[in-house]
Amino acid sequence: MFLRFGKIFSHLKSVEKYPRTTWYVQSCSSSDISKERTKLAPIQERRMIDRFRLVAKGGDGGNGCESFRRSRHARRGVPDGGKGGRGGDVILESSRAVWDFSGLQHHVNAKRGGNGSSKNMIGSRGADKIVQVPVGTAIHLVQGELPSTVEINLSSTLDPWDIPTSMHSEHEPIQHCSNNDCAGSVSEEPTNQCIQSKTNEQAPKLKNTNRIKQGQTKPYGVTISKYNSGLEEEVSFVDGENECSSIEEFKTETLTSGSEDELDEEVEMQYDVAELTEPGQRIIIAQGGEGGLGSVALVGTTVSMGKNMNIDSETSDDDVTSQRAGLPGSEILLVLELKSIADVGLVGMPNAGKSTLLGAMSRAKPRVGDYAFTTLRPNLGNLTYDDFSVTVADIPGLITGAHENRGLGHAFLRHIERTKVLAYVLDLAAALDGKKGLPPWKQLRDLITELEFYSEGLSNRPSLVVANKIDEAGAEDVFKELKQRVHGVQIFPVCAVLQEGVPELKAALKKLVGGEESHKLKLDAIVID
Ligand SMILES: Nc1nc2c(ncn2[C@@H]2O[C@H](COP(=O)(O)OP(=O)(O)OP(=O)(O)O)[C@@H](O)[C@H]2O)c(=O)[nH]1
Repeated sequence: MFLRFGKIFSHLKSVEKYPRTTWYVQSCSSSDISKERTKLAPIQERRMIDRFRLVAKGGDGGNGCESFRRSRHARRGVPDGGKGGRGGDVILESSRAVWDFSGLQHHVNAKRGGNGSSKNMIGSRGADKIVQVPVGTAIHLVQGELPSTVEINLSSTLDPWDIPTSMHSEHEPIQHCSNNDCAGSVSEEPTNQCIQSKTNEQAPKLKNTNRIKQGQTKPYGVTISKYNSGLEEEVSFVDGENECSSIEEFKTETLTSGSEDELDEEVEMQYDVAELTEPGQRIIIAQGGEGGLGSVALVGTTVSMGKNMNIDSETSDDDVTSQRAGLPGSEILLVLELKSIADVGLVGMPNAGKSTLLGAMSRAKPRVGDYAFTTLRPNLGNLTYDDFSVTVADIPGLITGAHENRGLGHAFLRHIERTKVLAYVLDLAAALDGKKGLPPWKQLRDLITELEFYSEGLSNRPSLVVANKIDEAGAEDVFKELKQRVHGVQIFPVCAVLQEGVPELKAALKKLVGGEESHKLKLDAIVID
């Protein structure tokens, strides 16, 4: 009884002793949480990483086991050493759960296979490493074997209506993961497509892109073997002035050399070797090495100490040791690039009202501000019709010289590549009341020029013009002049803030996306003084 009282008393004392501390801790932790909450910027404010350099290495194969079971009847021993396990693969999987590459690591290695053991036990298979990437990821190959591309569709050559739905061609059936091949951490979902890698020889020939010509050496970059010829020679690594002696040196130089912007120092690479355009698609980018042979498989070869019964004098100990060692996993250096997939791309100068318009047309809640470059990443919204749904992407504002990396640069122009329809959002009031902006027809000319500078033919897709801010004083007259100066496409007067003209615009977008209409905007259809 006395003891119990003593315990309670001492407990009370301890509570009394630290009452303030306890309260302090509580209040401190809650304020910390609120501080942290405020510190966490909304997703739109965070810098989007839509280009990423990745070095992937498949797991090495496990070593085979040298083991002999001796018995009264087999004094020299019967081989019973198992084979080493296969190394794990590095797999890219497209997922809607990730928006950009900010969660990725530059180096990804799959696990090594387990060593074989006696009693003919095969080593365990190394676990695969699955890297989740956003839907719309394009893969460019810098060094290594081509990842498992089966169909190569360069975005620049894509028909705008023909957004690739799968990466496999009719000629090449997809090899789905079998239990043996894709064990480890890979979940066996029936919808997931797992496509095996191909060797250089099997790879289809690549076309040149208009940005980098094949075989062209850039001042900063790496020249790798010509893929078209399938030859592996002529490899040199150039990093600025210095020539790097190995790919490792090049990789460490490039990976440690600061920001993602430096990726713009274009390296010689194979563009768009594969694209992940649907959620759940998988591609093996680095394969695990095969396990080494165990003594069971090595019967007939010389083994050390003359333990084997059949001695073949031609096979040396070194050969056997090398056969027993697991093979290294393949290694690859890639550049991943994100290209949003949307039916409609809203293109316009900063502050034209693209985000406001997206919010007016859909349930999206993009950030709106009366300053340029409020939008730092493409926002997606969904327009729902009775029988139809259209995805709209609000692309960050473009300015003159964007293709030369001015403003937010050309980083976002690539997001336009995969849109079917372009909606040019113009600010009718940009040059009114002494504002320093451009009149809408000049905005239009500059926008088309930027798109074409970035990639020829980028503006050559069904388009319409949104003449925004019609509510502003004097905007009606500007709109009339715009209609006289721009021909060949529909022009919609809209007040995005008040949602005026939005239903008509939505109906027109539906027709363009559905293919009922296909007006295209040409540079020579714009009259400028
Ligand atoms: N008067 C008027 N103002 C508008 C209209 N639409 C947008 N604005 C204003 O224009 C400013 C810019 O709007 P945003 O939607 O952020 O423009 P944005 O094109 O997305 O801008 P960036 O993010 O820089 O590309 C905001 O202050 C909006 O309130 C409109 O129809 N009428």
